[in-house]
Amino acid sequence: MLIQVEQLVKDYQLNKNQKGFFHAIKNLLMPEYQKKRAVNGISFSISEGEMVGFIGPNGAGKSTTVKILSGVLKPTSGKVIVNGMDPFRNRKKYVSQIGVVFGQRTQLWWDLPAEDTFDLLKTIYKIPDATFKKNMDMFSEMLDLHEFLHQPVRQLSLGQRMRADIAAAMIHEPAILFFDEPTIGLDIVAKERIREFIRSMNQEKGITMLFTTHDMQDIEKTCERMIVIDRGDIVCDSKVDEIRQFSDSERKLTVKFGRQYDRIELPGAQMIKEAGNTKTFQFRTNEVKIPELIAELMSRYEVLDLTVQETDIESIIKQIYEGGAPAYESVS
Ligand SMILES: Nc1ncnc2c1ncn2[C@@H]1O[C@H](COP(=O)(O)OP(=O)(O)OP(=O)(O)O)[C@@H](O)[C@H]1O
Repeated sequence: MLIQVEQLVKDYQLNKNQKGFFHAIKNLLMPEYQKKRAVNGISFSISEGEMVGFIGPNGAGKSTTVKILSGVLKPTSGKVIVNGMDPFRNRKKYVSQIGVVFGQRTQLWWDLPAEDTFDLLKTIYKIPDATFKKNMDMFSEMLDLHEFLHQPVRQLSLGQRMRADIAAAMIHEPAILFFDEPTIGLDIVAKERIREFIRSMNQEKGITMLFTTHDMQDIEKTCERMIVIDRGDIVCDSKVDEIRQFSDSERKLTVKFGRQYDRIELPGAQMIKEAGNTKTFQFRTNEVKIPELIAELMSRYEVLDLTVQETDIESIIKQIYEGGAPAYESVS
């Protein structure tokens, strides 16, 4: 395994600041802290060449995990081994083997042209001239960097800046890439371009990648596997195809009945919502066929109207976030 995480815990210390003059003095002299657990003993492993999406609602612990994996943060407890190294303890040697992109921040020098950062990285990583030129040519072509490399970074659009940031994270040819929301704030065309680039780097160069996102399209279009984290715990670790198959087979049936029924029994379907005489059922097409279900419904009850809806991957993920996790149990 290239990345191995076992029972990883990260607690943050929060200053218990209380209001008022007396408390302000007390806070200065005897600061009190409370513990905030961001990651709650998670374990997973990633093999060489895998591309894994790391998703979860706000505050789930994604960025914290990526920061630990990239050696920025020290874990409170647990074991993290990446490429045979402890990211935090072996930081100096480790950074040359990984690339990190934080969508919300940039590693480029803000007031200088982007090309100056690339020159600086060449020196820092001691990249030979030929390798540097080869990579710059490749990135310029694939990401159209030449359009704006001479402009100060602060003048770049978000999409241009992100393309330069991704190239900067890869200029030293790392074996592993960590992305924290690489498509955040980008328009659909810019997102697609970055996904395409990420995909080809994984497929052609075999770079192992883990990336966080809130955009399910990022995951569907680039990853084979996804890990869902919620409140510091992993709630799903599954192949994207399996989730897709599950969502392909799940349907919702909403029925408006002609009168009030105390009890409705529809074999193969479970009622999930009720509003007066309108009720919503959930069923799976590999367990019960739609025509049979509707025939059964019509023969038993007086029906005024009905609709059948598909469940997309986003809805399945929403169910997982909401703690139901029926998808996870069934999929796994
Ligand atoms: N430096 C910090 N000090 C204290 N608490 C923190 C710190 N950084 C993160 N946290 C807390 O840890 C929890 C996990 O945060 P984290 O940033 O890892 O979540 P996330 O999944 O990346 O969220 P988002 O999708 O909103 O970026 C949150 O409750 C957050 O408030």
